[in-house]
Amino acid sequence: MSSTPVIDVERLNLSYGDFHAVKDLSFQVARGEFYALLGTNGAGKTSTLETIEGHRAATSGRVRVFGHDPRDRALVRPRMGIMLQESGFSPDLTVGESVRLIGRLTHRSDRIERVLGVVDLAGKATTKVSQLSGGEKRRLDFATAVYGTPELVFLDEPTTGLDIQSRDHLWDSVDRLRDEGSTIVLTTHYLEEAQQRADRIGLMHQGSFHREGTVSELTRTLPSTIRFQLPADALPLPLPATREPEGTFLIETFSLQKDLHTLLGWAQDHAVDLRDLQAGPTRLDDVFRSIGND
Ligand SMILES: Nc1ncnc2c1ncn2[C@@H]1O[C@H](COP(=O)(O)OP(=O)(O)OP(=O)(O)O)[C@@H](O)[C@H]1O
Repeated sequence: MSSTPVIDVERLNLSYGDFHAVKDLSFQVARGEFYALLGTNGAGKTSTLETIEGHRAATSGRVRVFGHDPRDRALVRPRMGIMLQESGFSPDLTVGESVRLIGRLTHRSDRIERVLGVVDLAGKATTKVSQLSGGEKRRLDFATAVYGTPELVFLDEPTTGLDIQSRDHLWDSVDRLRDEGSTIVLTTHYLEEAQQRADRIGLMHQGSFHREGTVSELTRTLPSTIRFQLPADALPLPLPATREPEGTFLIETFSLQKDLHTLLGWAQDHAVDLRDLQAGPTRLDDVFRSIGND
């Protein structure tokens, strides 16, 4: 295993005319890592990724992919699979022809039948792209990430428009890519998907990182929560709680296990029914909501 990062971004700046979209951004992604680049709308994620993918020149700063300038496409492109928000396959091609085209464009080799199987379109090889459903088109887009098991895979909003079975199937396939050693870079607005899978997260806001780190590093500065409903005649609670507008009680805590134990013990001793009880770690959503508050 090489210690050279797969992606190395150093003080990247991107401007559109007078507008400074990405400001002095630095980060690295190690081989085999699952990195999620997340952020608010207009934060600069797409601009950053386009630069890493070799589609856009940096205004200043240095970007290296596998140790090379990503604009050196012959060296870098065959090693990366990019699932865009829309791949733009020609509607007149069949699914099989589209997958074959990926091979020609990327100069990677694979078996068409294998790729069709991975994206669950084996029965649609002779169907025209124009006749696919939205979810099936998205699965065909995913073939660009899977074909030839690239060393580096970009997934841009990969599960948009997919039903739950297709989502699970896609994430299983991503797990297999990881087992093969692929490095994954994900952008998504489905924060739970990133929270469950990413080794590290870069959370962008207005062109810079608001936070960067593992999920627990990002969430540890915010409390976990316990929510529940109480009968009208309930005794005073054993812990400080606030009342949310819809009547739910909320306990915010940095000692989730201990406080949950106290609350459940109290409910048991006094035969109190804690309705709709929910307890959980801080979610990335909460970190997002805190942007601009600190
Ligand atoms: N070609 C362009 N010309 C001028 N401004 C642009 C151009 N492309 C992007 N921008 C601006 O740069 C900023 C960053 O855009 P970018 O698309 O990188 O954000 P993003 O994080 O991907 O946003 P979203 O989550 O909304 O897709 C935005 O304010 C956007 O309006």
